[in-house]
Amino acid sequence: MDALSPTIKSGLVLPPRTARSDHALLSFGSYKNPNHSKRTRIRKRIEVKAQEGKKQASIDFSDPDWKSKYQNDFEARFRIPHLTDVLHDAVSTPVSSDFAEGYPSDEEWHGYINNNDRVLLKVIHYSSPTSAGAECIDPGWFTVLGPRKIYFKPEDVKAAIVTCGGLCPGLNDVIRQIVITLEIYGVKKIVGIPFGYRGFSDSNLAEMPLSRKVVQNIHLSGGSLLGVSRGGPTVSDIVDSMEERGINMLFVLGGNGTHAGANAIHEECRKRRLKVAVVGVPKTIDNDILLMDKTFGFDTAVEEAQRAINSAYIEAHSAYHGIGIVKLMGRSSGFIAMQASLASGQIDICLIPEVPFNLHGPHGVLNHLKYLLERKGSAVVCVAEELGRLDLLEKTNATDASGNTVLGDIGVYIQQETKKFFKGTGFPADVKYIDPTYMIRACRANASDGFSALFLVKMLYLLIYTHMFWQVHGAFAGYSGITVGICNTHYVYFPIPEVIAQPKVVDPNSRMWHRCLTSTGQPDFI
Ligand SMILES: Nc1ncnc2c1ncn2[C@@H]1O[C@H](COP(=O)(O)OP(=O)(O)O)[C@@H](O)[C@H]1O
Ligand SMILES: O=P(O)(O)OC[C@H]1O[C@](O)(COP(=O)(O)O)[C@@H](O)[C@@H]1O
Ligand SMILES: [Mg+2]
Repeated sequence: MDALSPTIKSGLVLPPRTARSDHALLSFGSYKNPNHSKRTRIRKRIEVKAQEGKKQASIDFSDPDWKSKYQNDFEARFRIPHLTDVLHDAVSTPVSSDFAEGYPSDEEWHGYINNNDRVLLKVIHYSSPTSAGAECIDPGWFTVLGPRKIYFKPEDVKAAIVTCGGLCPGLNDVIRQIVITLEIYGVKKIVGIPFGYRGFSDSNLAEMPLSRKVVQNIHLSGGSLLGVSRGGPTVSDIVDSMEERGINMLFVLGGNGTHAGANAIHEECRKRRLKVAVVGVPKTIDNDILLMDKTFGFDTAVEEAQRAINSAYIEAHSAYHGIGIVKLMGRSSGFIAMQASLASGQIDICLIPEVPFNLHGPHGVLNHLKYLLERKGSAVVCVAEELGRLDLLEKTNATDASGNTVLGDIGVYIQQETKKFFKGTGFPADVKYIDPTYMIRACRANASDGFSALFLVKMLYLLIYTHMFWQVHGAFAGYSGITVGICNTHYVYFPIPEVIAQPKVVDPNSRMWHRCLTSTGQPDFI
């Protein structure tokens, strides 16, 4: 089998852009869940849910050219935009003068990354199409990051950094490393745009000059030095403001909404034929960006969530028939709830939006809670925020300033229903509810999330192996409309539209979710 050999199911494959196939890449082996037959039903429903409204690509395997067509399509989708696409006369400067022609030869070792070096998206060789996870064909590779030709002279650069959306542990670490690395490149004009995109239009908000001195210790606290916000000016107003300020390098830290904005800014700059590099840094505590192994902030969130879960456990355990309910973040997906439940080992029931459940009825959550109280005297439930979208809750149609649906509070709802249920049955239960969202989001990044950033300062020569530095490379190298992330443990560039096509979600057939079920011991609630 070569790298592109398909694992075919009924002649059709899921396209690599679906969240399902993304996760399928990470799950392998042949774990057999005892509740598998029931789960198959759930699985079908989930597959339908996961595919709703998404562009489905099908491949005609009877076409002898399917492979090259597929590869061409993939190449086109994952080609990373470059300034020279529209500015044909943009000239480059070599990063080092050590090489003839300004760029190292491929013939001998030189320590530089070649433009054609790639990271494989899929690293598992499936022996058969029926192997667990073998549901997509190999979607190919991404570009590796690294030192290369630069299209911006440091003295001509005015770089701006903006942080948008909700808080996420690690924002300050990233701001700090971008500033430090820009200074290492020799950039003198570095500014922060205050309070997200709003800072481009609000005349009361002055841009913040940034330097190593200013950012030296900011990683020691959570939040964002620059402030964050949702909503803000139109893309056209943002680009007008960038032109007025002379910003030609923009680093945008944010989630899927922010990246949609970054891509639109990049497109607008292209339309105006501006020599501007717009580079995203994925900030999503929810870990809901496609194709990336993990985004910063997520580890810290899982770790901090342990404290809330432990408190809920202690409260529940110390009360007569105590029930602790913890609601964890995740606007579109249950990653935090799943991993925190798994890591804590203290959760009896984990509810995530990707897996349907009934609250009431003989197989519902409430009946199981009663069983747990009878059997072991207490129980702890972890529920993902996104379940607030369920029909269970009254719809308000409210949206926040960015246009995100404002979710009902599923934690409060489950708490109330639990109280009602036990009151109705006459069975005593003491229900406690914890929502640690803002305590988690405001935390300083833990060692894992902050490591690569902090590492930079001490080990400058290892900079090329770190996330943030490479992301600065991307801008200097003339790429725009790109973002960076870890794919199969390597740092690579992605074209923005591919990673925000839809939110990444938990695969209910993945080993991780099955492990979570094994850890909680919960049945299917349907
Ligand atoms: N489709 C879009 N096009 C342009 N800007 C967007 C888009 N979606 C969101 N934004 C802007 O991105 C910023 C952050 O978006 P938001 O959804 O709140 O957070 P996040 O980036 O963390 O998902 C907001 O200022 C919002 O106005
Ligand atoms: O109260 P806020 O600021 O609207 O934030 C709530 C949202 O922020 C998050 O923690 C992160 O969301 P973003 O990635 O969009 O910033 C979500 O899990 C949650 O729904
Ligand atoms: Mg978002």
